[in-house]
Amino acid sequence: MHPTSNVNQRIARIAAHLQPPNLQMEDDASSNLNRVNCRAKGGATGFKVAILGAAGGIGQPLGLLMKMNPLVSVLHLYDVVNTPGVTADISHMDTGAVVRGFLGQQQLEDALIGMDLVIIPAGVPRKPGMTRDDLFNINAGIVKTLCEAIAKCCPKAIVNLISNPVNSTVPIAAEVFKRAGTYDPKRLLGVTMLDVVRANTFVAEVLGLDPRDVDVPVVGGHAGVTILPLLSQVKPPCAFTPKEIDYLTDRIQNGGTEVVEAKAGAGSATLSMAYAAVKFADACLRGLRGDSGIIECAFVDSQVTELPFFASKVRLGRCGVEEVLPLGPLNEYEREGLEKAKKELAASIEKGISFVRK
Ligand SMILES: NC(=O)c1ccc[n+]([C@@H]2O[C@H](COP(=O)([O-])OP(=O)(O)OC[C@H]3O[C@@H](n4cnc5c(N)ncnc54)[C@H](O)[C@@H]3O)[C@@H](O)[C@H]2O)c1
Ligand SMILES: O=C(O)C[C@H](O)C(=O)O
Repeated sequence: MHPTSNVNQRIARIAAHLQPPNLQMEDDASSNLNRVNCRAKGGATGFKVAILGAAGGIGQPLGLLMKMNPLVSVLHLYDVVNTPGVTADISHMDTGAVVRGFLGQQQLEDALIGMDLVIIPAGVPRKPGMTRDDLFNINAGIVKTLCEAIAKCCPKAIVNLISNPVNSTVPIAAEVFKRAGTYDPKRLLGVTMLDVVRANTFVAEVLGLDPRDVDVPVVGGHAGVTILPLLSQVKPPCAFTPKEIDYLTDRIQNGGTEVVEAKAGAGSATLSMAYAAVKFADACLRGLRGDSGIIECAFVDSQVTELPFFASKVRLGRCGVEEVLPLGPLNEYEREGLEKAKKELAASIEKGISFVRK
């Protein structure tokens, strides 16, 4: 073969690798793109996961960590800005999942078709001085629109909802799905895992243990007093002084605010949240795969209290939430905390429901 044609072949091979990885391209005639598309379609067996809000502070590290998850075969990254760059970047990681980017409302449905799990960190974060409820006016509409598309394109997908205020956005999602006739309470989970992650960390510090060996149930909801750590049920079993209980309860309930203040206007927790979201998504995927004994805390449709939604331990399985576990025995301090939590939760849940019903 002539040396020049060898060089041309090498250049063509290199060019193929330099094609942008946003695979929402129509031109299948190009053999280079065909090669990329074929590989994408024939990716390793596993679950198809979409992240909505994938270019954000949580979305980017969440995308990176989901690309590393061996249970994921296809990863769709959707946002209203910047997905081409984030997709190009993450797609270069030499892990199994095939990554595709989707930009803007007109590509939302394509991002969702065929998904097994949809993770939603879309929406604005807090600045110092704000409550999570102050985000309602912007985030309620975003969550509603995204859930309408989920109901249409992947009604059987498990939904992990991160956008705040979770105590209201989960009821909003449920109402949207009810309206569409697709509501399955087992498949809608508000992500409260960061509260558990923080509780494990802070309790481990006090006890002088490795946080990986600590398990703290956190129930109720995801804002201020609705975040209720059950310190009487910590594993391994241990006793705290009243001072330690006050300190730990306050720190766990205000962990989000601690980060918002430290970031001083540059947003809220993103890295620890991405870690928590991936831990939770991985538990959901292991449940979908059929693994047994997967128990995590989440804010779900619930009959554990008189409220329609409540965070507690749930058992995850092939259909999502297979069982909502009871709270177990509470001490006096926790019973008082529960009453305060329920009062605030009731109002936040009602606010979410009326937003869709109005
Ligand atoms: N559940 C929790 O424990 C928890 C923890 C941390 C943050 N949060 C919440 O998560 C949300 C995101 O936080 P962040 O720090 O990543 O914010 P961010 O502003 O960095 O990112 C949000 C992303 O959402 C995108 N977005 C906005 N509207 C959208 C739409 N209609 N469709 C798709 N994407 C859209 C933005 O373009 C942006 O890329 C906030 O509401 C925050 O309060 C929840
Ligand atoms: O505190 C926030 O606003 C973000 C999140 O809910 C958190 O708990 O870190």
